[in-house]
Amino acid sequence: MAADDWPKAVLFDLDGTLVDSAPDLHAALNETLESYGEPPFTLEAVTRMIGGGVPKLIERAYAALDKELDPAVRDRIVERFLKIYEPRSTELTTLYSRASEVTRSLKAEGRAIGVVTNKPGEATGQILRHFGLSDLMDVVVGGDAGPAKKPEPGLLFLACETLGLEPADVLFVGDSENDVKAAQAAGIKVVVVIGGYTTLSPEQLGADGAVDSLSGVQAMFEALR
Ligand SMILES: O=C(O)COP(=O)(O)O
Ligand SMILES: [Mg+2]
Repeated sequence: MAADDWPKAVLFDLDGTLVDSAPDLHAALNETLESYGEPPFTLEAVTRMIGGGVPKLIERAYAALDKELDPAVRDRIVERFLKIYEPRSTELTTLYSRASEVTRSLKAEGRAIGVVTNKPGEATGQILRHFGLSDLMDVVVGGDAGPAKKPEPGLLFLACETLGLEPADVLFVGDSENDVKAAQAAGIKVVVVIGGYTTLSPEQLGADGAVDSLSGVQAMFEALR
């Protein structure tokens, strides 16, 4: 592979990386909690609960309320949350600056692009369609695709398989510890966009690189090759 062919594909995390979905997740979580007679959380608090997928979001919310959930109850709450969230997953959600330009520019360079998120596939598809990114994607893997969610590497492996690429051909761009751990377990280089939904610093995250915004991703390629 010619040096500037790398990476052959750039995969992106969704929440906290391509889109700021926290306001819709916050609204849907509070509506869900209210229906069970529980108090609401601030946007700030919910933002820190995002990134592990919906079951984790529900678990973290109840843990913050000092309540233990058995898995069957959690699953019922997850179902109710999704009924509330899915029809309104694009009401308050915004695309991060340059997300459209950067993904289009990577495609124009002949690279494959994709999304690998812990968010369920249905809402992921709605959000990507809403922002006109759906047709651009060579692969979209949601948290309910089958393999265990990030920080496990399975969703990333599935994306690589779908693209017919080796992990070493790919770069992952994410915002959180789960993204870094999943990529490292998959043997995929990973860059974090600072300012996503983690409280950890880039050093604590231990990624191969960190950028202030998505527009810095392409400038990292040479250093990472
Ligand atoms: O927590 C979620 O639902 C999704 O988070 P991710 O897009 O950052 O993987
Ligand atoms: Mg994320």
